[in-house]
Amino acid sequence: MGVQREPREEEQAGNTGTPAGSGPAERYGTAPAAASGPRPGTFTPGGTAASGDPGPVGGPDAAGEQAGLDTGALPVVLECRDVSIRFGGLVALAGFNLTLRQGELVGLIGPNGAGKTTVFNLITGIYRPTAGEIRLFHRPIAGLKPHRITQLGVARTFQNIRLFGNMTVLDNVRTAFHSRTRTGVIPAILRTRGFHAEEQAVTRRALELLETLRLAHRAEELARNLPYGEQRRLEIARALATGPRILLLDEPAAGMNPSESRELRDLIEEVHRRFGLTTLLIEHHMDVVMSVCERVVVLDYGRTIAVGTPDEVRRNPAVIAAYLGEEAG
Ligand SMILES: Nc1ncnc2c1ncn2[C@@H]1O[C@H](COP(=O)(O)OP(=O)(O)OP(=O)(O)O)[C@@H](O)[C@H]1O
Repeated sequence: MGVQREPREEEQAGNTGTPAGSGPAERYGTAPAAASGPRPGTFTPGGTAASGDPGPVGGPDAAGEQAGLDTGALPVVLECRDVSIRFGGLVALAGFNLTLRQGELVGLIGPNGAGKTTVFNLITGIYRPTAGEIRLFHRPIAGLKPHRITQLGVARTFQNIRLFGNMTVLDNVRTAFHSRTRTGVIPAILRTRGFHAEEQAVTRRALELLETLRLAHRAEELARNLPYGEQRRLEIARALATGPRILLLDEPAAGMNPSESRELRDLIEEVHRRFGLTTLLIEHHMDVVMSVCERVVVLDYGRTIAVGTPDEVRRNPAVIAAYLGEEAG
């Protein structure tokens, strides 16, 4: 069961009522540094290093350049410039560059421990970079608390599902909406007319979101009683309730069977389009990433080893080697 305990303030990605699991420091505090040697993954290469066609995507240098250089015309919404973070002796992310333009749906992949969730924790202000800069809508986020970053329009889901298990599905979404409603404590206590009108609007919009996420029929059930796949969809509903412009999805298909992950893939595309989002997707299910993302960034041991279209990345020897634990070429 992925339902977690009540939230802790320091790791709420904003005042979203985001239920917290064990905090990043707690989760990773005793985690070993990325293991050396072969690491199994679920990546299925579309070619092999021996095919002699590495595609247009180069090694780390070329990848870093491509990640940073984006000549598209749409406005830039997120930039990571030479971002690094270390934990003691472990460099979890090194010189990470990423430019996301409005409306892009970009995949972030890599073997276990590559640094993917660390990127999300940096963008949402849970971690501070050791070096480099992150800009949201051209504004540096250095020093901003996670709830401010949520208010700027960034929402995320978590690898380990974070829901209020003892609350109904509807209330889980309603609490997330409250991060952007304006009624203060006094009207809530006095139950003013304004408070009631706002509550009704929140309920209506929460139900609409549940409809979109195909969860309306579950509205009155306790979140903890939902099957795993539906809990993941509920997390996305909660993220959308904060009114994001940028959505960070951390392994939304984890634990899903093939038909559930196909359904989720369609849902991600629909939500991305319908809400006019810019989406960054971490996912180990390669069929999901490769079919919905226009561009894929590949990390390994904290370094960007490739950036390109799904086809380019699939054929890239460095990527194949990272997943198979082999030497490139
Ligand atoms: N707070 C922390 N303290 C110590 N080490 C950390 C911390 N956060 C992340 N790490 C380490 O940084 C590395 C990258 O971790 P991260 O969770 O970003 O990997 P990931 O690519 O998301 O992996 P997975 O696919 O397994 O979720 C790992 O070695 C991890 O143990």
